[in-house]
Amino acid sequence: MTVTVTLEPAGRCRWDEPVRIVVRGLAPGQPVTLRASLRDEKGALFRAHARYCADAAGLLDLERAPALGGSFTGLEPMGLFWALEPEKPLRRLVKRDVQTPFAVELEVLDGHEPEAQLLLGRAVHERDFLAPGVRREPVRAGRVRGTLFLPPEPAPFPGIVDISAAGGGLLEYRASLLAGKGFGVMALAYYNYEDLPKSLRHVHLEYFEEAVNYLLNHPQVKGPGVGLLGISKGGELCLSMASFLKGITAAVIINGSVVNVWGTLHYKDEILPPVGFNQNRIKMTKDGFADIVEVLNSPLEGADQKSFIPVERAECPFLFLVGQDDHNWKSEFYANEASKRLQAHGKAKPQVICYPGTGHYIEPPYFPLCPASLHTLVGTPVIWGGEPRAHARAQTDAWQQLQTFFHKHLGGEKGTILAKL
Ligand SMILES: CCCCCCCCCCCCCCCCCC(=O)SCCNC(=O)CCNC(=O)[C@H](O)C(C)(C)COP(=O)(O)OP(=O)(O)OC[C@H]1O[C@@H](n2cnc3c(N)ncnc32)[C@H](O)[C@@H]1OP(=O)(O)O
Repeated sequence: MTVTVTLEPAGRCRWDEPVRIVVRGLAPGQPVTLRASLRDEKGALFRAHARYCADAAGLLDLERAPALGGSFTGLEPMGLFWALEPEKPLRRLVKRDVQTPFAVELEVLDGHEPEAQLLLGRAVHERDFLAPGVRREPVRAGRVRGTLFLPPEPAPFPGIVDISAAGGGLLEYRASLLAGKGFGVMALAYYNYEDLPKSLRHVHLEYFEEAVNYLLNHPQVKGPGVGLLGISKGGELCLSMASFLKGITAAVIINGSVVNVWGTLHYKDEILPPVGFNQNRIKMTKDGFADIVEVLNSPLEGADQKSFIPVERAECPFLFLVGQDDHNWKSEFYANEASKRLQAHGKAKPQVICYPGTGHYIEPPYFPLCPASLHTLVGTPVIWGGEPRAHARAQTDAWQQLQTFFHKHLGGEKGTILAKL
């Protein structure tokens, strides 16, 4: 009997949606190894594998069969995706062109031996980043540089500004996936992109104010305010935007800092100096990567208090999503200090969700954990923290939490599929 690999739902699906992998036509109890592989747009190879045994009917259903070893163990229907590892170390899986899918090759190999296995069957599964009908509009309005994703639902829809980590350029994949949930989402570039500033040495919030106003004035975006979604430096910028700017209705901060880091922040006649740091607090791991989690000074002491972002001026609710094993900086400490500052000024207690074993890059579901990669500001590879399985769980939960938060505070049709854990 021929071995077949089928995916349910069949055909192309969104990267953030679960898929059921079923292998049929095996011998009863047959030991097999499943292998997943994909190449990013620069040709970097990412692979995962796991060992299984078919059931008495020669069927292998990853929603029912535990992995016996390999890249992961246990009942993990999506393990072959979130456990992908780069062939070359220090590569993070990112989608640069959201208009094309990632093609994931799934192979079924006979036996559990690590090599020279007979190929029994294979399938190529496409996972894309644009739901049917989602429109992608480059934004070149005034100084604003970004890309707006508009859902297929009838307008108007709530607007969200999505700001990624330091690194420059423009990563659109989170915004494109979120637009599939009924939001108009603008991925916003803010440095080292086209004619934007080349560095973060001086950040002027007026640029972000122009971006918020652009989105608010878009004919298909409904007010009275927009949501903000930011990760890492992007999360820190969202906190500053919510503190200084008008028109912000909700803000989700993923591993952001409540202190101004690296460059000087300017808004009208105010400035926030960058918090100090001490390179001597950089630790080196046994693999030779930098651990910078202790390098920044505390914003609660001395002159560094001037770098604390005045979140008490914000008028919007906050959701903080925190990786408790974040090694870029102390995200849990920052979320707790922001919460204390808000409450000390009579503001609502923000929602803070902390995820154990979770590192810095809390991405949409099923992105594999990146243990270490180049930190453009530090100029050397750093560890980001996290343990793959816990990090994967956190990504799936965080993705639902932020959608629920935005639907609650911004409105919009529930277009989300509740991804199973
Ligand atoms: C010991 C010395 C100490 C000095 C002083 C230290 C002071 C420390 C004080 C500050 C500490 C705290 C700072 C906190 C900063 C704010 C918080 C954050 O945002 S934290 C978040 C910080 N986040 C970051 O720093 C993000 C780092 N940036 C990236 O990961 C990439 O820019 C990208 C993947 C986002 C897009 O890449 P794209 O724009 O297309 O760029 P290109 O294709 O043109 O490649 C250029 C280079 O980028 C890389 N690289 C490229 N692709 C990948 C990849 N898939 N996967 C991995 N890496 C990748 C690769 O190296 C490549 O060079 P090469 O190998 O080609 O020679």
